Amino acid sequence: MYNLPELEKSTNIKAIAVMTSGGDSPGMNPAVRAITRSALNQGLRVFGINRGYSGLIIGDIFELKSTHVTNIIQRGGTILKSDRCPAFKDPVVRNQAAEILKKHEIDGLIVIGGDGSLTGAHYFTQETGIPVIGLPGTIDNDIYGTDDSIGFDTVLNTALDAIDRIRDTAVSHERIFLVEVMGRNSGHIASQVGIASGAEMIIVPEVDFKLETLCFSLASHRAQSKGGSGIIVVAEGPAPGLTYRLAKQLESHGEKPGVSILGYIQRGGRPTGHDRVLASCLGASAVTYLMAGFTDIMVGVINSQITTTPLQDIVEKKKPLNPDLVELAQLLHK
Ligand SMILES: Nc1ncnc2c1ncn2[C@@H]1O[C@H](COP(=O)(O)OP(=O)(O)O)[C@@H](O)[C@H]1O
Ligand SMILES: O=P(O)(O)OC[C@H]1O[C@](O)(COP(=O)(O)O)[C@@H](O)[C@@H]1O
Ligand SMILES: [Mg+2]
Repeated sequence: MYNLPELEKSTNIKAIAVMTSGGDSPGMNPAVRAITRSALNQGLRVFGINRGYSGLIIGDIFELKSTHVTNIIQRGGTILKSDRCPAFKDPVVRNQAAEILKKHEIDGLIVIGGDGSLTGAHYFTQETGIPVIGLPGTIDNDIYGTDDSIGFDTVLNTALDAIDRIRDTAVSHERIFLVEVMGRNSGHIASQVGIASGAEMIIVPEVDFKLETLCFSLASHRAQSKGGSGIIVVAEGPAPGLTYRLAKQLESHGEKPGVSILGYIQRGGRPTGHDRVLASCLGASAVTYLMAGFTDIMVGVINSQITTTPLQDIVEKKKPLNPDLVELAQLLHK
């Protein structure tokens, strides 16, 4: 499984801070726990920043002790709270944030968040020289440089649980259901949930989709006496609600699909064992890299190995979706 980095301490870092930013994801708490305990074990002081960059820019910072992270490994959400903070896109505000960290004598920062949060982290360390390590914390799993993100496994299982239930109704009523899952402009959740739920079709922003193809596929599904039921997993795209429009279009072709938008139920809940292990390993590794003098990187996982990726790559590159997964779902239904 994961190889933890073995690196010598080569900095004079005495105090670090940790924050969670962007959409919360199950596993953020185990990551905060691992960072806190690893740092304390190495004699560092650790500070928690509340509400991501929103808390940083107003100095909402407190010292984390071991007891703060007791009994949080199994809890969804984040004890540090999270937020989206448009003001952090302003370099002047980022400079003020650096002064706040200096005032608290904090020498390094670990940011747990999605692609947006890690973009902010990159600009922050570039402009201020304060060492920053990022961890991929998002249900979307859309971050370049890592196969996996903290929360992705949990969202897959939560969405699957819901879809299995929807399928009971779909089969009983011989109906087609469109099920919309999260994933801002990305189909990583949809493609894996689609495979695992045995979906008849998966619709994601990365793969061109034609309404006629969907109608044809539904008609041939029925003609092959496979029954009138089916699940079509739809990625939300830029914003939730796309699926209602799709259902309307299908109605004009004589279909009567049910629609279920899974929404926020996907983002909460206790992290799976996989996400707890991932978060613990990444959290401990982030402290090791910070102490060894690394900065402006994300610690992630590629081929089950802990890896580092420059934050600049995360800003500039889009994580590709494996289109084979979308095709495979279709293939398994023929
Ligand atoms: N281009 C950017 N420059 C600076 N900060 C950014 C940038 N993009 C995002 N951020 C910061 O990261 C926060 C979270 O980003 P967002 O995209 O909403 O979520 P996530 O990090 O989960 O992808 C934003 O509210 C903002 O504070
Ligand atoms: O909670 P909000 O602000 O409505 O955002 C919804 C978005 O957050 C997510 O749940 C998680 O995305 P991030 O991890 O990038 O924040 C997306 O799947 C969804 O599009
Ligand atoms: Mg994001």
